[in-house]
Amino acid sequence: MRIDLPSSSEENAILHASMAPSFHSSNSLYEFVVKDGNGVKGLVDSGLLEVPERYIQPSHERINKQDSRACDMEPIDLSKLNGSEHEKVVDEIVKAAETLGFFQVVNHGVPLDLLESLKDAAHSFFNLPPEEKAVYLKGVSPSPKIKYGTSFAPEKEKALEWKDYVSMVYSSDEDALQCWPSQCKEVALEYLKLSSKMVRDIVKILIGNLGAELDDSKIEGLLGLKMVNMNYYPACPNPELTVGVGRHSDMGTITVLLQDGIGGLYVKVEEENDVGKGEWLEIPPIPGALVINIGDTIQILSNGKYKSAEHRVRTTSSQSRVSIPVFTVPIATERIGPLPEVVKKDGVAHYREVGFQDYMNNFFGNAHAGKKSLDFARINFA
Ligand SMILES: O=C(O)CCC(=O)C(=O)O
Ligand SMILES: [Fe+2]
Repeated sequence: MRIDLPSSSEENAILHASMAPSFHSSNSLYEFVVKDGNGVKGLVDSGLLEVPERYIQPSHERINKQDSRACDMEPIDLSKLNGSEHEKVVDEIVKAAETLGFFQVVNHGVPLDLLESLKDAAHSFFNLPPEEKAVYLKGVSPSPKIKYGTSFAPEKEKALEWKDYVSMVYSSDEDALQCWPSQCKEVALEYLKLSSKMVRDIVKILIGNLGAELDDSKIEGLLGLKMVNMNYYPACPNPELTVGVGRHSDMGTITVLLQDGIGGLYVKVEEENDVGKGEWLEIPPIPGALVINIGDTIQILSNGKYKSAEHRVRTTSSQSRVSIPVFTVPIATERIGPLPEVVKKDGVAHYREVGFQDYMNNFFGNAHAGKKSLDFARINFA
């Protein structure tokens, strides 16, 4: 008699199927992933073979890889800001901010080996056992400066995002080194500091181009709050049904983002311009480059001239992806509104002045919904 032994992949599948947790209801899945801090990573590690209902996006939110092309904009060489090509680089930055709201930069002042270490650090953190990450969950974290979580606003979302994250807010070096997780605190702090100069330079260029000049205290106010996030998108069994991050714009001033080589970041071309119209472009990974994107704050300040780009992230079935954004946002007490010089030129204000704390509360109080966050400050003309 011949006995067919299972092949090792069949064995794995059988083993996984027997290990896979059975969630009797959407509530028990929510408890496991969100409340207990197992995250999407915990779900995948438990041997999941297909995505649970709670992660299935409505068809209009799903991302079809075939429908979009890669953005072919050359990365901008920031080192040339210090030489004879200064004006040309300024023009490139301004044009990118006015059209796509996204661009990539090289020679940005962040050493390439630090970029590699950051990606490794992100993997080290998310590879920790769930209970070691769960100590940073909202409500139990030892400090408001550090938060681990999953999705964006799980309690508000019909379909959850296929992403875990850790968010590290900067107040001082001492605080960061004391509170942030040991797997990533040193590299995250170094990255935050080294990227700050480029953020300041870019903001000054954009504001200067509007014919406005801001004093140092106003610049400080607009750049005063910094945080480094690490995003982890586990390999997904059904990438065509899920999103890593849903459509959104970033609320702050400028975001600097490091992505690994896997790809999946898409940006929407809003208006008719020479980059495209209405379509989604993938921002391709470029080794050594950083991605810059304009946040809502700059769109509001510029009275809509600069675009806070709508973007989203696809998931992949083959490998887990990490991305590491530094968000630079105004301090909570800052008031943001269109700059008077721009309103004078435009003859009309498209946004009202709002307190940034209120803007933030509205942003974090709602699920991602494209550029809806801007409606909080938008003046609608009937
Ligand atoms: O993972 C990415 O490439 C983008 C993440 C993102 O948009 C965000 O964290 O706001
Ligand atoms: Fe974003």
